[in-house]
Amino acid sequence: MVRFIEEITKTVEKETGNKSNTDVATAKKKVLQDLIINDGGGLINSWVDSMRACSPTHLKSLMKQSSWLTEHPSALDMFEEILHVSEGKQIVMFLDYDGTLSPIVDDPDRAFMSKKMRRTVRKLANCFPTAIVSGRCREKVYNFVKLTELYYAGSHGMDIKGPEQGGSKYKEDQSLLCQPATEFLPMVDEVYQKLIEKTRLTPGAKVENNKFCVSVHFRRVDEKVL
Ligand SMILES: O=P(O)(O)OC[C@H]1O[C@H](O[C@H]2O[C@H](CO)[C@@H](O)[C@H](O)[C@H]2O)[C@H](O)[C@@H](O)[C@@H]1O
Repeated sequence: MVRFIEEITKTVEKETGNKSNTDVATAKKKVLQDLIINDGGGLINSWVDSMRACSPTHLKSLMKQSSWLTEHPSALDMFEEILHVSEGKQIVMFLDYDGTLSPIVDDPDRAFMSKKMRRTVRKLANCFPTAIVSGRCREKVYNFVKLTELYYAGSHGMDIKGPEQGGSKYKEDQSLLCQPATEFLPMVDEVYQKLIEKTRLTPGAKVENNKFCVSVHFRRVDEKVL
């Protein structure tokens, strides 16, 4: 995927110097098209691996994989159609963090993004307004990514912030901050404390406070306990 995005952005840079808006749009589309073709299989494989690893039983997980892939065909198979309907429209990129921009790892605090991926996302944000949408707390995602020119939607969208002043060419959105669930913060904290207490005796369980939501990690819990 990284290779794909890099190829796309390189192509855009190469093809857009001194050209008209229409040419630039065409070049961007070409980059996206190339992106999809390059490493879609790798992405699907890592996704399938992570599904397998977090399922209570491997057998159940294997059955889910095949039906999921049948029921959710790749959008890349309809790329021409997507290009056609996007004609004259603004393309916006929404990216997940864990398992997409960073590899899935056992310790959520160590899900680091590679420098190469950071460079690629920066280039992508130069072509399209780009947002990272995550279940994590927004500040945590920002600390991993460290790109001021992006939109960040943390806590599954309960905490959205636009690019920092001067970090984006999309000036009208610079002051964006949306936190519609602030009144529930004390309740989320209470739930967090209760979950810590509930999982205290489960070896490997970890509770993560994501500000407007809470995650309970069971990746390192013995399958027999689940
Ligand atoms: O909605 P998402 O952005 O996909 O967030 C889902 C969870 O992502 C993180 O957990 C996942 O990645 C961890 C690091 O690779 C891994 O250890 C864990 O098993 C995965 O579920 C994040 O830590 C959670 O808070 C999010 O809910």
